[in-house]
Amino acid sequence: MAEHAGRRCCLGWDFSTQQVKVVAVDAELNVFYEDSVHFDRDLLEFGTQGGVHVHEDGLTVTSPVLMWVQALDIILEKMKASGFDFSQVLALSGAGQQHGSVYWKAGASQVLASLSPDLLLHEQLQPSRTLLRVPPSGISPWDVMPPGDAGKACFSISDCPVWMDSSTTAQCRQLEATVGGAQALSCLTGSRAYERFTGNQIAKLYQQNPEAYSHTERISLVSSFAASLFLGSHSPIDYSDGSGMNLLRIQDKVWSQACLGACAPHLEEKLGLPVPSCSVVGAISSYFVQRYGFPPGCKVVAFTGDNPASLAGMRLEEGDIAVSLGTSDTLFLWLQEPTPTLEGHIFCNPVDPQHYMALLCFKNGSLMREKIRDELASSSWSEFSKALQSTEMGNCGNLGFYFDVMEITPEIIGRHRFSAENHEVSAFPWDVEIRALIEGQFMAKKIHAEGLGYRVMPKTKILATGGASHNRDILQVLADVFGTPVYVIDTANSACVGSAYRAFHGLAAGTDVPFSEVVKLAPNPRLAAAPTPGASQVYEALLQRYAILEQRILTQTRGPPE
Ligand SMILES: Nc1ncnc2c1ncn2[C@@H]1O[C@H](COP(=O)(O)OP(=O)(O)O)[C@@H](O)[C@H]1O
Ligand SMILES: O=C(CO)[C@@H](O)[C@H](O)COP(=O)(O)O
Repeated sequence: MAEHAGRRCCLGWDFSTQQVKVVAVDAELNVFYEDSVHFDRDLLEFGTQGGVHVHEDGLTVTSPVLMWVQALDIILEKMKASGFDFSQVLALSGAGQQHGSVYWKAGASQVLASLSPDLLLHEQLQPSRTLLRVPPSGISPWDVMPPGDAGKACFSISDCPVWMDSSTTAQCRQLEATVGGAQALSCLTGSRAYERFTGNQIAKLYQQNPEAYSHTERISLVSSFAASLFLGSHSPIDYSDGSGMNLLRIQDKVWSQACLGACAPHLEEKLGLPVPSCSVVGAISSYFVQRYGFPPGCKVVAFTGDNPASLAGMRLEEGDIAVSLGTSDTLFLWLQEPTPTLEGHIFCNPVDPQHYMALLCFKNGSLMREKIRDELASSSWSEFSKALQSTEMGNCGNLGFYFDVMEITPEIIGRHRFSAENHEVSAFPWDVEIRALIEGQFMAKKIHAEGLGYRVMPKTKILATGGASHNRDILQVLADVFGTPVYVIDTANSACVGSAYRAFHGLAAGTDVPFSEVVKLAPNPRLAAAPTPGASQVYEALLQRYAILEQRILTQTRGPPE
């Protein structure tokens, strides 16, 4: 019998950009099972790169909805094959990459409610498409779907817009104009209009493909879509992930009628009512009971965004700062009161309904680091690390900006390098380039966090997570630039762990137990890097120069500020 048999537990899922991951956490809050399915490697037939398809316009970015369903099938079958005892699962919750949206076609709810345990999920949700596993080269599997079979599908569109999409500028301007400008929208929904935010994506779909929109019975976020699979019915959107849509009034937590009206007709009925993030949204569907042996009473706690789930997983406290180094880099903080501005986002807090979280998102995160690693460090993280070890803090004054795709914070594209004398140069030696990339990424985070009002205090700690938090040399630069110790938790999958913690919280929430009480026995974060003596002096001057140069590039690319 496998060692993970017979332990009462909660499951935490994460449907992130590049993979689906799961952890099992026992009643003592120990993680005893972890698994993942990587889209590019394990689901080759979908032909994604970094989990997505970038379209010809360079702005539209989508992921196939069936890839996510198939990844869930694979991971559940792997768990079953390993002897995982599903009968011990008390509750589950999960996370999804934020902002992405799934369009359920009319009739989908009947299919979800009557799934046969003899078949895999993907075979039932889009039956016609599974006939072709490996398409002939150059042909998308969707292009060869027999037209008559389209009616059996559960989804109005097979390729879902995801957070990397930046094709909705027109819809953003339209939404801001409707509610009285960018700041007014931010005060209402926590953010000015952002291209990836779901309301703007829905508006684009409605304008460009009204037929698909009208055939849609329900619109889910990636998080509530994944919850729906487990529930066997449409799951509501939770307040925290719902804050990433430019549609939810973050103070009173209801949809803004003005924003809904600006995006598309009949939208409220397609979204359903949003719910508090710690809600139990139902019991697991009979499909999972019969096929995998989950207990019929296993509770499904509302799924949320991957960053909110990470906040829960790292047990972030007020004053701490979280830095997630996943596909995207994000930085987030716990907030008592919302302070919406024109940069960054305010989301409803996923573990305390009275509070909020602030978030900054940087699109050029791990994929940019991977590109420079492949160009200059023989595709090896250990070679990449050698460059960080062999160069000095402050990089002898050399500074760089590396944005191969249009950055979100701030809106800059391209690679820009500056010598110590502020002269733009076309190249750096390989090791200087690598340090310039990492120092630049973390200086941007500090400068923009300070723009949100964040200040490093003597007891501030940074909690790091995401794939790149495995790299101690990267974390050392983070500690040095911020002048703050960096801590990690045992797994870099904090969104999964946070989801399992939230499932335990959901089980206890009937008794109004605070989240902090439920997770008080969880292992404490470990120190991963402490600032090098003298780091603050080195970076003080460099941070000022970085901010001035960033402004210079912005002015060159979009003209002087109004
Ligand atoms: N040792 C390492 N050093 C730097 N980056 C790493 C290392 N190991 C993994 N990564 C990065 O982690 C990224 C994946 O992070 P992850 O948090 O799992 O992403 P997501 O949750 O968005 O799918 C990869 O794209 C890879 O670049
Ligand atoms: O757009 C955002 C946050 O606003 C991204 O952080 C997505 O939530 C994707 O997350 P990862 O897959 O990179 O963790």
